[in-house]
Amino acid sequence: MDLTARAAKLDAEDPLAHLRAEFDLPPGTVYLDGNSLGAPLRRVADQMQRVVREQWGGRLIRSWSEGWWEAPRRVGERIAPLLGAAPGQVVVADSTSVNLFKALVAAVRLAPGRREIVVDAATFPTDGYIATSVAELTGRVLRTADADELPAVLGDGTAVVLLNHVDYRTGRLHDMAALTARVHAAGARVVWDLCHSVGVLPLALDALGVDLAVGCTYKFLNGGPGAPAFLYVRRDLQEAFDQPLSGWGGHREPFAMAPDYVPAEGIERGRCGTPDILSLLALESALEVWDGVALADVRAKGLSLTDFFVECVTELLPPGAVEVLTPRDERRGHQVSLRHPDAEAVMTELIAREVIGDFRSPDVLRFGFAPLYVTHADALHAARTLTDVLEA
Ligand SMILES: Cc1ncc(COP(=O)(O)O)c(C=O)c1O
Ligand SMILES: Nc1c(O)cccc1C(=O)C[C@H](N)C(=O)O
Repeated sequence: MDLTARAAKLDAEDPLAHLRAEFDLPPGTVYLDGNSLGAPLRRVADQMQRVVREQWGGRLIRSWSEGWWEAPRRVGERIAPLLGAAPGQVVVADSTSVNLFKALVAAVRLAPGRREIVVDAATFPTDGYIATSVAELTGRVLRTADADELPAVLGDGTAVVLLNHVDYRTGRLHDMAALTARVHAAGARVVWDLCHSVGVLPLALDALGVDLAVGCTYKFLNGGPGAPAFLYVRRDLQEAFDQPLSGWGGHREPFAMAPDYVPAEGIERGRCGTPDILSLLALESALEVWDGVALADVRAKGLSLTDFFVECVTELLPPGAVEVLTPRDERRGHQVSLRHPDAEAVMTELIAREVIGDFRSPDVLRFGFAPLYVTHADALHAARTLTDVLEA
């Protein structure tokens, strides 16, 4: 069967195919950057009209007591099933960077005698920057280590280990079960950055005993540009979770306006200031698309799309034209990273031809495959366009 027929067959068999119509994508564009900014759900534009007109406009400040103030927790409960988390452990607030700061400081405070913060060497930069700052502020030492070398690095001086579940550059997926167990065996806490894995594969934070986790909602969760991030704090750690940004939003009785800070009892203590309501409610609306969607189907389709894209690239391009950086086995997220010496110019030309991926310095072409709206036909079209660009 040729590639066109294979794409058609795979798309015809896709149990998630009906979901593409829920998204507002420009016709003729192949969008392979949902791992950086997810596409808009059609329902979000309508919901935002209602929120602005009826809630903000119609109810004015009364809306704060009609569902706005509780939204960080309520939206967190919608994300929890995607994380394998029971209720009461996820709050949506601030950015991933800010939540990393809260989680790392809190983790250090949980282990007063331990001197080291460990970060995986390939981390997304913001994680490394924040960890550096946390180490300086708390008088700890920062160590970087390859995730494969963790056992040699961990010890009774390790306070916390910050790991990216999926490597943003290569798409490599780390073994959360094994690494969490290793960190715990050293008596340390783990913070997982789930930016590139939430909405990609079934997660099991509770079952694996993960301590803390953070993640973006504007990628595979399609919350919209700058949508607030989530913070997971395992229930039994919440009472001791002493996060440093003691804003009134995390206070036990924010509207008592008391002079002293007393943290809220549960996950709400992860909050800080006034929630970003418009973004939060856009995210809440976007999350409705997950109702009835099985993450196992999402995972299977993501693997199928990425496999098929690599197959197309391998068949259409001359041997050696690009190097596939993403692992070929299942230890990967839903992106394909290709190395090419002129990656930046190549991506510029692909985007000019309406195939939108992204470029990561110095030489990586990155293609994200969001299973809710990308098709195998898109993957084939992208591979053909890449072939044309490289031939030109
Ligand atoms: C792994 C990872 N962590 C963190 C971030 C960024 O977080 P923030 O929302 O604070 O910009 C990103 C993407 O920008 C990311 O890919
Ligand atoms: N958050 C982003 C932004 O505000 C602008 C451009 C890109 C982003 C991204 O999300 C980058 C992304 N985290 C990455 O994996 O490279």
